[in-house]
Amino acid sequence: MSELLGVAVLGAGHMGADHVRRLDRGVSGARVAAVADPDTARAKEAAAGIDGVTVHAEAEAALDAPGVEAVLIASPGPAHEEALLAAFARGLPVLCEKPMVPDSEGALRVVEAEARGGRRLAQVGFMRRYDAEYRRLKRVLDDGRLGRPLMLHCVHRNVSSPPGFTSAMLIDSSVSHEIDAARWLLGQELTAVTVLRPRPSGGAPQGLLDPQFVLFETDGGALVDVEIFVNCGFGYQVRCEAVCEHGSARAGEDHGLLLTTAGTAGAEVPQDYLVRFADAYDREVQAWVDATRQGRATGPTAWDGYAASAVAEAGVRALESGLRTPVDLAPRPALYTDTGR
Ligand SMILES: NC(=O)C1=CN([C@@H]2O[C@H](COP(=O)(O)OP(=O)(O)OC[C@H]3O[C@@H](n4cnc5c(N)ncnc54)[C@H](O)[C@@H]3O)[C@@H](O)[C@H]2O)C=CC1
Ligand SMILES: O=C1[C@@H](O)[C@H](O)[C@@H](O)[C@H](O)[C@H]1O
Repeated sequence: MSELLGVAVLGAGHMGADHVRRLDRGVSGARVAAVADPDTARAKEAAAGIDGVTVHAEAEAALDAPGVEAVLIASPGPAHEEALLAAFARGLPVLCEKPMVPDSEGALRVVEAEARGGRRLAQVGFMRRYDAEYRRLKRVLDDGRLGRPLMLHCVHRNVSSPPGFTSAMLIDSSVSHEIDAARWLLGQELTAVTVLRPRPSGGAPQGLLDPQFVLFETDGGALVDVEIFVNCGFGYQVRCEAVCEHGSARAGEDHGLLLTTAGTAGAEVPQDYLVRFADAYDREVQAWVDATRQGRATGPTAWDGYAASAVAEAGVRALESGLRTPVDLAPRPALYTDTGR
């Protein structure tokens, strides 16, 4: 391995360009060796000013470029399976943005391919696990001082959804974060989903079922509810309150700077995830770089990526049918028995 881990970044859109900047200037121990995007103008713009980087239209050409030792996948979800399998075939470690693979069959093929190789190569980009407040919440739940968790109440609001965002994506793109966070915080599997929806907001694009109210049951007898509202118009808000037998703990309470002016006082509300979770993305990518340079893997596994997709898929079926829908999980390969959850 070189002194600086040479990374190929696939996809140079919102997340990809941000990760290129982070690898180049935000974390230590890595350099951007290649950037790929079918929109080569975007790839060139993201790579501008970086020494020794090559730019490609095809993802596989970037994987084979000089100096590439690891891959960060930030292309749209449907492109992830092909990229992950191509990286595994070359023995390259991967950090893959969520959802790992949106459909559970494809996600399972990725799990099986990694398990066949006998060692972990993939980390999935569920960055909430690296957010300071979520980590404190996890520690409080794990040390047992609050007793057994009974319920998680979660709120996930975006100012607006990008073009082409569908009603299913509220669950398989947005709520996928709460699915992973709930599995991780509780150390339990989600076993059934019910989705209710109020009359859509007037602020939502025509035909989009926004907001939605998603209720999960777990194999440990807990309940997890999620308000997902992706066109709320007023701020990026992500909260999670755990209610336990002896107390509650809440993460994400907008306790930033308090501004007082013209007779009113108020807190600033971030407008998007790149601001709210900036520190979490930094810690996530640093953890991946450090582990990869030490020849190991860390963080959310391909199994966690698969489980999130299987739960989300049940959620999308529940949205369509209006019915409580059980989650069907495949047997977990031995490679993932120690999940670190
Ligand atoms: N962790 C988080 O909080 C967030 C994660 N994401 C995830 O990041 C990924 C990318 O999302 P955005 O950057 O918002 O999308 P985007 O649409 O801004 O950018 C995607 C880019 O990938 C390129 N692309 C398309 N097919 C490709 C391929 N086969 N190989 C390489 N590049 C390809 C597109 O031309 C585009 O430039 C998605 O998986 C999304 O779910 C997105 C937002 C936040
Ligand atoms: O991952 C993300 C987006 O893809 C998704 O569309 C948003 O709803 C989330 O807040 C963001 O973190």
